[in-house]
Formats: sequence, structure tokens, C-alpha cells
Amino acid sequence: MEQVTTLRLGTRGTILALAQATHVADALHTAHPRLRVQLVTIPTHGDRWADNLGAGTGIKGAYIREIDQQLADGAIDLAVHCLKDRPSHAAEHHGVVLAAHLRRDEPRDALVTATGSTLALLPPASVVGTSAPRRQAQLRRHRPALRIKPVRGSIEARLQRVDSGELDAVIVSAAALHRTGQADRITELLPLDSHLPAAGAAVLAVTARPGDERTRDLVAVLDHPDTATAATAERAYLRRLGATCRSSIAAHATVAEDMVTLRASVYSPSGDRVLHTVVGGAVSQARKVGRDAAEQLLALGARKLLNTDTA
Ligand SMILES: NCc1[nH]cc(CCC(=O)O)c1CC(=O)O
Repeated sequence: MEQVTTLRLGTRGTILALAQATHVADALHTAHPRLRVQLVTIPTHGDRWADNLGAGTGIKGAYIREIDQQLADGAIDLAVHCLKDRPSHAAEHHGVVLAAHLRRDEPRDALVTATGSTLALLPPASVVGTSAPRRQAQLRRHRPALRIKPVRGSIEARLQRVDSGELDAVIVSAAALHRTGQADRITELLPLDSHLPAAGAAVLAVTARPGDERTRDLVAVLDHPDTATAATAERAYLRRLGATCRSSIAAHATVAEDMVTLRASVYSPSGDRVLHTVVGGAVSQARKVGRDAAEQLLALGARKLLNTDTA
């Protein structure tokens, strides 16, 4: 009889993270009925910082570092992350591999308003909560008369600030609302062309130890190859730009008929300048597609836009 195996799955303790981890644990159990998956909650620097200060940490990988460490140390066997939260170089640097990319969920950003007003109809001087530099730049570009208020913390905390009337609206990821059973809060899905998502948006990544073939084999059933290809192009673009979470950068790749198409932008913080490109190539060339997109934008002066960002 096949042996019962237990895998320890590391996750942050937020409602969103636990929903994601539970989803992956259930999918693994469905694929391998004799497999047990035990969730291990790991507080991260990013969680502690957000709780205390309500502002961004400015530290690369603030939500993943401790989890990567526990994985490398063997305290857990796998972990689940929002790919968006992983710096583009992180897998290589920590002796951790991306063992599976789950099929991408809804990648668009969602607007949640108290009144049901769409972005175009929000009255001037309405207060919109978001601290992501990319979302701020896009908002300033398309609705310069709105006021932006930085908000961090959990999705629930952000929605609460709309409910209490402190904010007229927030922008959050639609995938996060779907995964936490709050899709009914979405007032509007913001269009991809004016609100291009972050690299890796709505993609869940499963990490494992490079040498742990057994876990990697078990997890491989969850991998969605087109999503992995798209994420590879998006992350190669990010890596070539040397982007941080304080950069106003967007990238969204799609795959059709063995071709990957990457749409990529860099914004000035005020949103008054934007560089955009679309690069296509064979699926096998996903990394090169990402690098080429970055090279094109660098040739157009992307570095200068990015550097003003960190000021
Ligand atoms: N910025 C933090 C973050 N990282 C991943 C998600 C959402 C889920 C995902 O994109 O996989 C969120 C919340 C948000 O952007 O509103």
C-alpha cells in the first residue's frame, strides 16, 4: 500500500494567504488522495511592518524572506506565495525553486467604491486609497483630479476604510477579492489597457527546495504551463529593469498558439510620462521576450523614470 505522506506547507497568516494556501492544499489532496498537507503559518517582516506602520516596508521580498528561509532550512516542504510579492531574482538567491505556477486568476485591478460609482464617474477630489506606486501613477494619469491616500494592511482593512466613509474608493486586486469570497464588493474591473497589472499579478506560485524531487513531483500536477510562460516573460522584464516594489512598472503577458505576447509599461510617479511596448515571441523564448521589452524601454529612457521613483 502506498505510504501516507505529510507535507508541511508554509504560508503567511493573513486571510488572503490562508485562503490561497488552503486552495493549494485542497488541490494537492485531490490530485494525491493519500497525501496530507499541513499548513504552517509563518509571520513575515512585511506583515509585522504593515501592522505597525500601515505603510510600505520598502524592503524587497518583505513578505517572503522568512518563508524562503524556513523552506531552505527544511522546517517546511513547500510554500504558497502571490508571485507578485516575490522579487524577480528571489528564487535563484535563496536555494528555492518555483515548483508550480497555478493558472492565473482574474489579473485586473478592481475598484471598490461606497456609492457604486465607476472610476470615470467619481467626483473630482474623491479620495482613493492605494499605496502601490503603479496604481498611483495610473490613477494620476487617468483621473488627475482625484486625491490619493496611501493605504496598506489587509484587504479587509482597506475595504473597511471605504465602509467607514474615510475613503471614497480603494483599488485592490480582483483576484484577492475572488479568493477571499468578496467578489461581490467589486464595483468595476479596471481595463487592462489603462491599468496594466503588475508582473505576476493573480498568479499563485508554489515553492520547494531544488533538491527535494519528491515534493517537486507531487506539486508538478498543479502547474499551468501557459501561466508559467507568461510569468517567466513578466519576471524577466522586471529583472532586467532592476525593479523594486517602489517602482511604477506594469507587465502582462498572454499565451496563444505557442506565442507569448508581453505588454509592458514604465510610469513616472506623477503619471505624466509613460513608456509602453508590446513584444511577441515563441513560448520557448519567454525570457528573451521579457528582456527585449525591458531593453526597448531602457533605450527610451526608462531608467530616468525609475530613478525619480525612489527619490
Ligand atoms: N500588493 C499586495 C498583494 N500581493 C498580491 C495581491 C493580490 C493577489 C495576487 O495578485 O496574486 C496583493 C493585494 C493587492 O494587490 O491588492
